[in-house]
Amino acid sequence: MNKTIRIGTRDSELALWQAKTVQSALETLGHKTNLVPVKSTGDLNLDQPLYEMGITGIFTKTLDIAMLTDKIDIAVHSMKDVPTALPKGIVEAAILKRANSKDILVHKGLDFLESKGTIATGSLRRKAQWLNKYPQHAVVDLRGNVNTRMKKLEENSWDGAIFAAAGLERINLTPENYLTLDWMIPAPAQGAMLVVAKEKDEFCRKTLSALNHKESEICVHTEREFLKTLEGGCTAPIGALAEIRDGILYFKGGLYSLDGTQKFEIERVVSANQTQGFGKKCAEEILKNGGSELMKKIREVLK
Ligand SMILES: NCc1[nH]cc(CCC(=O)O)c1CC(=O)O
Repeated sequence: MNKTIRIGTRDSELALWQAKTVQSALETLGHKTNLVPVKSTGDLNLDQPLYEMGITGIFTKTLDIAMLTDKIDIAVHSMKDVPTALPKGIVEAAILKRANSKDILVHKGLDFLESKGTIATGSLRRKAQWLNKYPQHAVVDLRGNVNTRMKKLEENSWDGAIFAAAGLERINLTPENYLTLDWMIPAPAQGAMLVVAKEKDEFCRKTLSALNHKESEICVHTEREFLKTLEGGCTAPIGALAEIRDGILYFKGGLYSLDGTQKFEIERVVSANQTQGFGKKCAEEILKNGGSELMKKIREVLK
């Protein structure tokens, strides 16, 4: 008899949707499951910008603890929220087929774009890229889960706010008035879901491997390797996107100063079966061409 797999999830609407998706995939394969919602600090502490809290894995910490104390067997995460180094004893068990990886601007009319305006985001990466493209605009901080952020946008006089397309699509919250920001480089692993398990739990690891999507895995691992090589453990404005078409991996990566005045971007291609070390190589190119001085400055400000 197979054991019941306890699936840990955060309790936001998006997190629950993602966990239920994994749950029904496992049940389709004939497994018994149980959903265990766990409150996480990332949604609770809203008095401070996320990056100021200085904790890695604010969204994942509580689920990591629940797993390591054997309250749950597996946990489902938005992969972009997961630090590049997993806690000891926890491993990647499956990366699901990636959804929309793009950022979108939800707006109230686009006339402001070429004049003055104010947009809202809590992400350093989105803020820096926005100010680089629209230096005449103001960017205000906006935090909370996607439902909270959408509500705050409605209540305030801001011209727009930036969201991950995948987050809104999953919970049917995409409004009519949005613009896909094709020029903006998304967060590494944006739109991808990661299931983690205990390293020693061979049953769950083997079971979950059936849900792994190889091409998505190659792409997000390349993006996260790029991130890991650049960041050295801090939340800098870094974007990365890898896409595979016809056996070729197309990579775009970017590092930005916090105020958006400086940017280092790279675009490269590689054969999709030779991606080993490719993300690292792209990051090293940026570091060599001035990126390491910028990272040093960013670390001094954010520490
Ligand atoms: N940082 C919060 C977060 N984490 C994952 C998503 C959306 C889903 C995804 O990108 O996989 C979001 C919302 C957003 O960035 O607008």
